[in-house]
Amino acid sequence: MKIFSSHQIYQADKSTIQKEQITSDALMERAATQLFEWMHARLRGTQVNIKLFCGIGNNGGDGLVLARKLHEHGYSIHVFVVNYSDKRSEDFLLNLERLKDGKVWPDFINNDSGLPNISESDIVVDAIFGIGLNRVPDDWVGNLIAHINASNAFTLSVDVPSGLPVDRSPWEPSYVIRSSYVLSFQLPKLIFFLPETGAYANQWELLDIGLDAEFIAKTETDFELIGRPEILPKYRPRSKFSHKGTYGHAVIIGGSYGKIGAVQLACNACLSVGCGLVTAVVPKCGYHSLQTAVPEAMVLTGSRDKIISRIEIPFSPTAVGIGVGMGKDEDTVQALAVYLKGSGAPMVIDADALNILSENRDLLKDIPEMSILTPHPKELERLIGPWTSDFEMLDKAKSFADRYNLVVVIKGAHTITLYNGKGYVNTTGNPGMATAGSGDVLTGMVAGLLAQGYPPAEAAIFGVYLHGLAGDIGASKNGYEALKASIIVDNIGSAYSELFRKPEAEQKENPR
Ligand SMILES: NC(=O)C1=CN([C@@H]2O[C@H](COP(=O)(O)OP(=O)(O)OC[C@H]3O[C@@H](n4cnc5c(N)ncnc54)[C@H](OP(=O)(O)O)[C@@H]3O)[C@@H](O)[C@H]2O)[C@H](O)CC1
Ligand SMILES: [K+]
Repeated sequence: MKIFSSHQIYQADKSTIQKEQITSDALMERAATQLFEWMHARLRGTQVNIKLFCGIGNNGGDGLVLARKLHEHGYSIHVFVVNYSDKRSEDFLLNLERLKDGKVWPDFINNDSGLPNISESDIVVDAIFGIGLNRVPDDWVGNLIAHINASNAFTLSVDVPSGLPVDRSPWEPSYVIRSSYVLSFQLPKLIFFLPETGAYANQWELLDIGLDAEFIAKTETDFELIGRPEILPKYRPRSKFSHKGTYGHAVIIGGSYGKIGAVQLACNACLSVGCGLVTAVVPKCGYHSLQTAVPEAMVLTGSRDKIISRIEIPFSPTAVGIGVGMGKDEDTVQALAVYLKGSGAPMVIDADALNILSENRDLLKDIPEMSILTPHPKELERLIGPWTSDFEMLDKAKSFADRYNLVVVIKGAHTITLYNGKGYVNTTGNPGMATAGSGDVLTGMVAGLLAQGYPPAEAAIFGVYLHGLAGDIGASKNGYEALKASIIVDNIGSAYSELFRKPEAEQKENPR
């Protein structure tokens, strides 16, 4: 699903109005009807106090329409107009009149009004600012927002949490509504997925307001949300007349004394994702444990016992995953430097290999093009330097990826894969996956997909999704706390099955 910028949402609005030959207030009515139906389906007439805080733009207009409908259905409402500007939108004014026609008289809050009473048992509707926010709210508006937050009332935000801009980080975090639930129109907003801003919109849902589907389909966006519909077409089915050679020979390079388990996890993940053959390249100390723990894998060792000091592979691997548990010994740095220079094929680079690159920046130019780097935020910071906001982080990471022609996978609650100027935001995964070895599993999976012929960006996007799905299935059986990296590996097969599971209704109609 595409993630639009605010500018693109306004364009979609315009296009819908033109194509359907409707007025903008009809679109507002449609949007607010969806809001009303959502609330009505849950409240079913419950007599709770609903306090609606409406700005003077179209977000406020949505709030006014919602207020009218709630009133018409007998709900107990109190409307406050947050009067932060004289430039009221036409549709706001129109709906203010309609509300008054229905004998609802809003209270106007200005910069010298006191703060209204809000009880914890009230429901607050937050329609102060929408996607039109373009500067820091005035202090009195910010204080009202902080007051709403402090009330602990259930706060339902219309479109976005008020005070949260959609295309940048907030100017003043305390002037942003902390929504209990966001009902956002039609398209997801990037702010829902970034660590800095996602907390304001912990729970959200999209309401389909029938924006021009053709316009949405043809518009190119900087970000895309990756769910099952985006993943399924990327899957490469296995053919009946195939053999293990068809699915590639991956090499996992890594490990050091005490960190051989990382290679074991990566090898198991690589095999479980469907790779034909896997060879591990480890220091001598890893030989026996790997041969025992992963009998399906072959093992090559160098001359040193505890570290990798030379990488010599007597065949051409189809894909390489490098860095897990590898350490940063000087000899290992040298081995990596030589190996990068000699290898032209894209590889998956993780963990200590990333740290070595950050500390030896002259090696960056030797990374084979289209390689996949999988940093967590700390590793990313070492690579691209610090940032002051998530948006700056994304810009810097994109420039880095473009400069070296790489795929950069920024690991997090919503892992974002950057490639060719675009970001792909993952939707699977859970907090239980923040556990030792989870990253090693991802490295093995992506290398395994690369080995099977998935193009690098697809291997990354598909691998990240499947890794999260395996983690979700693992968590559903074990809970978050007990989820270990090896459980993620154990559930890769179930994750594949889940991808192709028919929804129950469909199964009944067509059991086969
Ligand atoms: N397609 C859809 O998704 C639809 C969305 N709808 C709703 O419309 C809003 C967007 O409405 P808009 O009127 O463009 O913007 P806002 O309501 O968010 O803001 C109103 C104006 O406030 C001004 N502004 C911005 N920042 C500040 C500030 N810090 N302090 C004071 N005033 C501010 C700004 O105007 P300026 O000219 O002063 O810059 C805004 O325009 C969307 O979120 C949905 O809720 C439609 O109802 C249906 C279709
Ligand atoms: K809002």
